Amino acid sequence: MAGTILYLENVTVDFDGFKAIQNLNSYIEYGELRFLIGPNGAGKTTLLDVICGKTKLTEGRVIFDNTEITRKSEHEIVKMGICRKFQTPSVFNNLTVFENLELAVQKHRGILASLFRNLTAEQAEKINATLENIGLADQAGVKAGSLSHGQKQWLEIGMQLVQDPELLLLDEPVAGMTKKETEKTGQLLREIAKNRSVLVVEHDMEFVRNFAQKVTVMHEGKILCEGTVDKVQSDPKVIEVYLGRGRENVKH
Ligand SMILES: Nc1ncnc2c1ncn2[C@@H]1O[C@H](COP(=O)(O)OP(=O)(O)OP(=O)(O)O)[C@@H](O)[C@H]1O
Repeated sequence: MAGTILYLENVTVDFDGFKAIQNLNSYIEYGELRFLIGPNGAGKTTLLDVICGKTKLTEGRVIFDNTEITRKSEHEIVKMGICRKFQTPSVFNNLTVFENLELAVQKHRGILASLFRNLTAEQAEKINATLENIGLADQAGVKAGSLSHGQKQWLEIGMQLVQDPELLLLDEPVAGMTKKETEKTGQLLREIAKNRSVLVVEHDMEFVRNFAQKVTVMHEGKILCEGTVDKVQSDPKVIEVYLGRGRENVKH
């Protein structure tokens, strides 16, 4: 499907007089893998909070899949197809990889109700396809607690994928990962973005360089620059506030 899936228009968030985001405009396409970067405090997390309905706008509007979601609740927004994976893994360590996905696919049920209810053929198929995608098919019966940090992150991405999001929001997915895990995560995100849109907040510039199609750079609540990796890397303002003087914020 071609076209714009997410419209962020004139987005402004005011926390008691402090503008964490100011008149921000940005558009994400169907099937796009977008990276959002910027120094600490730039407003990246606040922007994800706005998209998933956790933080309400002071001004502006958000349109997702042709519907305005500015005033919708978090719950309604999830149901419409926006899922978010936070930085810290929140898988159930005492359940197996399969059981974690089983819970996620039946997201509106409680743990016990989910585990004692048979999956539909479609749900089972979705879980098995996801296990292949996230590279954990051989670990399906393993307790999530015994997975490596990287595998836990992939499981958690899988827990979002079985909910069939149109737009997946990820907060620093490769933080703490080995080089090999980081590479595998990049390939996974590329694969996911073949059918969905993905917005990734990231500080790891090598990862951004290797996998970004388009990058949005934020600074002090505004967009500093937006475009290809080459464009943002050579932008003097970006070099000044992020890649240059703000080096302490960037993992190389
Ligand atoms: N609930 C809140 N109330 C008041 N100020 C807030 C609130 N949430 C965030 N802020 C402020 O808004 C600014 C943007 O914060 P935000 O967490 O969005 O930045 P960020 O780009 O995600 O930074 P980091 O890379 O450190 O996570 C910061 O100055 C922060 O202190």
